[in-house]
Amino acid sequence: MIQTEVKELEEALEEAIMIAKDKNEPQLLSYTDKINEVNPISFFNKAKDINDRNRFFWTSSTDSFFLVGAGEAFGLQSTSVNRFEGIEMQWKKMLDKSLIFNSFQQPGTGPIALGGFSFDPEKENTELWEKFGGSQFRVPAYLLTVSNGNYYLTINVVVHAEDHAKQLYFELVKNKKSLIKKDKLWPVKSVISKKAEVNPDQWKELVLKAMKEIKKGKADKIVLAREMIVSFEKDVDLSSILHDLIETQTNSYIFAFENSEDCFIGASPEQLVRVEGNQLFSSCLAGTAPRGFTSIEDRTIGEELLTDVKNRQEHKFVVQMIKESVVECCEEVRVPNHPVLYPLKNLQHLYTPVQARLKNNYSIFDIVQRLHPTPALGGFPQDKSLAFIRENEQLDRGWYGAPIGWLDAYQNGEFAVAIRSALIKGREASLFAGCGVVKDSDPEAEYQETNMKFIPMLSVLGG
Ligand SMILES: C=C(O[C@@H]1C=C(C(=O)O)C=C[C@H]1O)C(=O)O
Ligand SMILES: [Mg+2]
Repeated sequence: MIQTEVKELEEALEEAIMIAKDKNEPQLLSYTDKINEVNPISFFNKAKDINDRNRFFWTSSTDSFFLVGAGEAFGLQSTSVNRFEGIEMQWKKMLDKSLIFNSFQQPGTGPIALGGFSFDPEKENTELWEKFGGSQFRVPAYLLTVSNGNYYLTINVVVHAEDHAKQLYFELVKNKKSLIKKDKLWPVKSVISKKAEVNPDQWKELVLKAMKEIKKGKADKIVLAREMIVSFEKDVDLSSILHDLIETQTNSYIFAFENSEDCFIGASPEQLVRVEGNQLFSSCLAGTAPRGFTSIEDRTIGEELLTDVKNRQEHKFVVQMIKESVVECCEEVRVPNHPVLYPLKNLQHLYTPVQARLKNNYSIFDIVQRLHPTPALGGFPQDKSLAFIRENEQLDRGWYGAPIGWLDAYQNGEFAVAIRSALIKGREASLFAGCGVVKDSDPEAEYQETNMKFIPMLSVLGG
């Protein structure tokens, strides 16, 4: 139940304890307050002192919206056949039973679920991704929301019948103070001691094999990814990596999902879906070229990309599939007829935005379920390309290429496609990059394209 009245935290805790006693079961309380300005990276950095290592970071740098989560008040994981439905059911059940004090009701405040999915739950899991399941969301114990220049702190806590309101209050306030206290940040550069591409020649042969499948008419597009493993001289400082990603990777979602010693982190330009009330946004991003060194060269490369037959093919399949999927749950679907350029620091893409009005009774998960994986990360048709990837790709994609994001209690949320990313495990990291193979592909050119896609992560990791 959501309440908009203004109550002091201590009173809210007392009320939650009463309910816990009445119902004889633990009660989730969510309490949101406005706070003074705080640096999101500083908050993220401080969070390592107060909780187990399970932080979350999210920013869509285009509208300086930040979410930073610390700790876990409630965890959601689905083992059902339909993991999207499974998570959504758990989320709704949790919300129904929660006591929520949020007089602001701004998107991204109050109880929110932060998390993501693996690319393909049917592909065998390896040790690499052992800490990340097929679906995992968490309601953070402490959440910083930065939106339209306003700062909010939400505390989510499971209260038990035998808890003492004052004692709990002191503990929560102590943690809150420590989290929002200004932290001196000294960006620490990581130093790479070793760098290895995993079987690049074998990967080029796989591109050739995919092209043969396509020429035989078995599929139109198959996206193939590969891995690079880097080792570091000392442990990587995640706050510094986030800081550098924000500084260097404009037009991108900067995200991190930490599971004890492992952290999945990246700077993805690809929006899967955003829902704000009943407004829906999605994006088709596929087709790639480098940036030019001079503005003239840059413009020439961009113009070539816009008319390049092979890249337009890659792009077309994505637009077609996203449009068809969105139409099922939306009205007033608007999709331009031609892509435009989407410039990034190291490369540029073909981009077509999608806008629509979500029909009643559909949620963000209905869209995620229909879209994932789009032909930008799977291929076209979906079943054929996925089967090829599952059988032939030598890599455990884990959460790479899959939806990562958040949703709140008010029908808002956003998911990015987790590309340009790395899984950092202590002094080692796996980087991932893929590309869309179509009938006119060239294995060497696709290899070079994936090299470009490693650069955003590699450069902030010290490579
Ligand atoms: C698969 C990746 O990117 C995707 C593939 C692209 C392409 O092949 O042109 C472009 C953008 C993304 O849709 C990746 O970055 O790993
Ligand atoms: Mg491509």
